[in-house]
Order: sequence, then structure tokens, then C-alpha cells
Amino acid sequence: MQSFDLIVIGTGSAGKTVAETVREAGKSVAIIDKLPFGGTCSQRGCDPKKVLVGAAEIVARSAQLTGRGITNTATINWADLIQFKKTFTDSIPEKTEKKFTDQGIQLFHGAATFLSATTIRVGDEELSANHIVIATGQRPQTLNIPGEELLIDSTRFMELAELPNEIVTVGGGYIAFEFAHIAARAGAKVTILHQGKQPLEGFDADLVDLLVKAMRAIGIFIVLEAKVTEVEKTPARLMVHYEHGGESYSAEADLVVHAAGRVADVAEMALDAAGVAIGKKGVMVNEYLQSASNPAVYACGDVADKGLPLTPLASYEGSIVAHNILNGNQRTYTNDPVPTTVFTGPPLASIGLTEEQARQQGLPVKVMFQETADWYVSRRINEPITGFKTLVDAETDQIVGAHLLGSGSEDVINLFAMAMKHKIPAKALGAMLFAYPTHASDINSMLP
Ligand SMILES: Cc1cc2nc3c(=O)[nH]c(=O)nc-3n(C[C@H](O)[C@H](O)[C@H](O)COP(=O)(O)OP(=O)(O)OC[C@H]3O[C@@H](n4cnc5c(N)ncnc54)[C@H](O)[C@@H]3O)c2cc1C
Ligand SMILES: NC(=O)c1ccc[n+]([C@@H]2O[C@H](COP(=O)([O-])OP(=O)(O)OC[C@H]3O[C@@H](n4cnc5c(N)ncnc54)[C@H](O)[C@@H]3O)[C@@H](O)[C@H]2O)c1
Repeated sequence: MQSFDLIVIGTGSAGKTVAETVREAGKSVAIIDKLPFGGTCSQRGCDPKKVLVGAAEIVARSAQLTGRGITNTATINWADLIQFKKTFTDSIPEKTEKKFTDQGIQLFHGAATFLSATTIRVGDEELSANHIVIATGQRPQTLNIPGEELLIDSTRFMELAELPNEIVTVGGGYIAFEFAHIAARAGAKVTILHQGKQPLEGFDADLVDLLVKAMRAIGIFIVLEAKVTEVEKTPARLMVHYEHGGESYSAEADLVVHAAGRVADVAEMALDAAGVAIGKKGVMVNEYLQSASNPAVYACGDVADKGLPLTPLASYEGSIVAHNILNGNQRTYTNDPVPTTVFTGPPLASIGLTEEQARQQGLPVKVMFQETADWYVSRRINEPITGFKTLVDAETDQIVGAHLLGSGSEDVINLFAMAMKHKIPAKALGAMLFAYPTHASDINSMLP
């Protein structure tokens, strides 16, 4: 059996951060992955997705300006786009492995299974370590409906050689909205079937309403409170059966995409053997991101039951775990607001409290909510549906929430994040001199 100071399971943003930091401090480190090295974000998530979004943006922008100086709406050649996407993703495993090897980290391929509190099996190898970090991310949740195996997940969507004509998404969160927008801009007819009253749960309801309006305006069909009961294969196509308002319906499709949420990827790890407790949202950890039931084990990233499953948080949590392994438990996870964007056209970006959450907390907030299609930044590109909402504590003048819908919002939200993190008062941010005309210069008009 080989022994290490640290074994990391998972080579994504979280696992990489821990392995590299601990190795840099001179410890012996092994890292394991069951898939090609590099994790979700760079190969199957954020980065390839945003390449596809880049093309969808061109279609959107040219469609908006057709007849206003642009003569033709751009069209997407799906096969070429996927080839372009591959130029980002194909090299990731080799580059990742080379970097780890150069750093002196030992690599193991295969699915890791716990044998005891501090030992792991991967393939035919048995490994032991003083500390083991679980950074295994998430996988699509099981839906328990007949025909579930007919759905494809986001990974396979981004590998499609051809884009089918009619697509249904089961679920109405990030993946549904982003992929529906890409597919619609590439010419497909898309239906989103979402089980709840509000899609994109967690985002401010007024801004989500505006985004839904924008998505419907480009032909995306969105059904709320739809309970998908079965996916059936017919001789030529697929049929998605669902219930809505007490009636039964069926939507025909060439492709059905799983966009109904992801859960901690722990099923095959035999966590029982290590005495590692798992809850509904993933591996249960304390404020130091250490398993409460097995102190040799830490968890970080999407698989841990802390925070949202987003890349910046995975790296942040990885850095906390590395610090605590090297120095004893010192750094704690803080639940600071994190900016996030749904990369639709237009994008929806958000940080902090929604209006509903602020009201529930009884905060004395000043709320500014406005549709901004007649503002210069929107008119210049003829973007038809845009808006913002800001929430400022009336007593402290601190910004407690910002929600932006419109081109550029994915970057502008970071200025709100900086102001909130460093406690810049709303008046001071609103009085900043920003380059004009930019998306950021609109901040001056978004704060009381
Ligand atoms: C389609 C999509 C788009 C996204 N877009 C964004 C975005 O725009 N912005 C954003 O912030 N976030 C986005 N995310 C979320 C983001 O990708 C994740 O939050 C992030 O990648 C999590 O990193 P991680 O290190 O926790 O896990 P991962 O990167 O998922 O790494 C976990 C690794 O563990 C491996 N593994 C699992 N089980 C085992 C086992 N038993 N043995 C060995 N290895 C194992 C897996 O193969 C995987 O490589 C997106 C996610 C998806 C699916
Ligand atoms: N831009 C980004 O940052 C980005 C993009 C993609 C994914 N992600 C991350 O990946 C995670 C997973 O994405 P996702 O879109 O799969 O999940 P999600 O949690 O964002 O949305 C899934 C939605 O589907 C609904 N749903 C669940 N079961 C259903 C069913 N049977 N029928 C109909 N609707 C159902 C849920 O109510 C939920 O609102 C996200 O939580 C996010 O953190 C982030």
C-alpha cells in the first residue's frame, strides 16, 4: 500500500486547488479522477458553455440590429461551433496531468472507493493518507421517471454533432435557460418544462419575469408548474408526458435534456466505510470544511454541503481546506454573497439578497426596480428587454442585493460584488466616475 500526506479525489477547481497548494508546501500528494483530468468547469461546464454562448450572442446582436444597419442575421453552423469548442476542451486532460506531474503530484485514474477512514482503493491500488479530500463535484440527479435513460445531460449536449430541430428541457434552472437560449439561437424549437412556479429559483422574481419574457419573445416555450411523468420513445422521436394545471399533456421532441438539478457525486465512494456522513446537499462538513464524523476527511466544491455549486466557490473552498490541512483548523468558510450569472441573451446577473429575502429578514431596504429598454445602452444595440433591481439598507447605506438583466451585466455585477465585500456605501459607488458610455456607467443611475 502506498502512503501519502494527502489524497485528493477529484481534479476539478476544488481538488486542484487543494492538491497544488499542499504539494507546494512540500507534502506528498496523490490525486485521483475517474474521468479525464481537469474537472467539470473547463471540460464540461462553464468554459465550453461560454464558447457556445459567444456564438449565440452574435446571432442575438445581429438579429436585434437587422434593418438597423445590419443586413443579415448571423446563423450558427453547429458542427463548426462544436469543433471550435473542442479546441478549448481537448487539451485540458493532458495539460492538467503534465502540470500535476511537474509539481510532483502522483496521479491515479479510476473511481475511488473508501476502504476505511484513511484508506482508498482505486483500480487495483490501495492508498492511505493522513488526510483525504473529497472534491468529486456533482452529477445529474436521478428523476425516477419511466424513460429517464432517454434524456441526455449537459455534457452530451455540448458534444452533439448536429443540433436536432425540437428540444425539451426537463427543469428550469441555470442549465435549462442557458442551453435553451443557445439552442434557440442556433435555430432549434425549444420547450422548458419546469416543476415550480418560478424558474431560476434563487434569483429575484421580477428580473426572472423579465428574462422569461425575453426568452418567450425569441420563441422559447416555457411551461411552469409542469410535472414530467414519463419520456417515451416513439418510432421516430421522443414524447415527453407531463401534467400541468390538472391536465395531461405531451410534448414531442428529437432531444430531451436533463436540466433538473445536480446532486453530490458520492454514490460509488462507500462513504460508510470511512464514517463520512452525507446529507441532502452533499458531504456534511463543519465551518473548517472538515467532515464532522471523520476528522481525517475534508470536502470542498460542489460535493460539500456548503454554499452554491459555482466555480469561484469551489476554488475558494479548496484554498480553505489546503490551509487547514497545512496549519490545523484556522480558516473558516464564510457565507459572503457571491455574484453569479445565467448566461442567456440577455444575461441575468445577481448578488446578495432578493427583494423577497430582504423583506423576510425585515431589513429596511430602499428598492429601485426599473425596466431599462429605453436607456441608451439597451437602445444602442436594440436590446428589447432589460432591467435592474438594487436593494440598499436605508440605515447603513450598504448595498444588500443587486440584480441586473442586460448585455454587460455579467461584468457589471462584479463591481457590485466589490462594493459589497469592501463595504463601499451605495452613495460612494453611485458617485464613482466610470468610463462613458459603458455598461458600468449606468451604475450611477441604479442606486438611490
Ligand atoms: C453545464 C454546466 C455549466 C456550468 N457553468 C458555470 C458557470 O458558468 N459558472 C460557474 O461558476 N459555475 C458553472 N457551473 C458549475 C461549475 O462547473 C462547478 O461549480 C465546478 O466545476 C465545481 O468544481 P468541483 O471541483 O467541485 O467539481 P468538478 O469540477 O465537477 O470535479 C469533480 C471531479 O471528481 C471526479 N470524481 C467524481 N467521483 C469520483 C470518484 N469516486 N473517484 C474519482 N474521481 C471522481 C469527477 O470525474 C470530476 O472530474 C456549471 C456546471 C455545469 C454542469
Ligand atoms: N452560469 C452558471 O453559473 C451555471 C450554469 C449551469 C449550471 N450551474 C450550476 O450547476 C447546478 C445545476 O444546474 P441545473 O440547471 O441542473 O440545476 P438548478 O438547480 O439550477 O435547476 C434545476 C431546476 O429544475 C427543477 N426541477 C427539478 N426536478 C424537476 C422535474 N422532475 N421536472 C421539472 N423541473 C424539475 C428544480 O425545481 C430546479 O429549479 C446549478 O445549481 C448551478 O450552481 C451554474
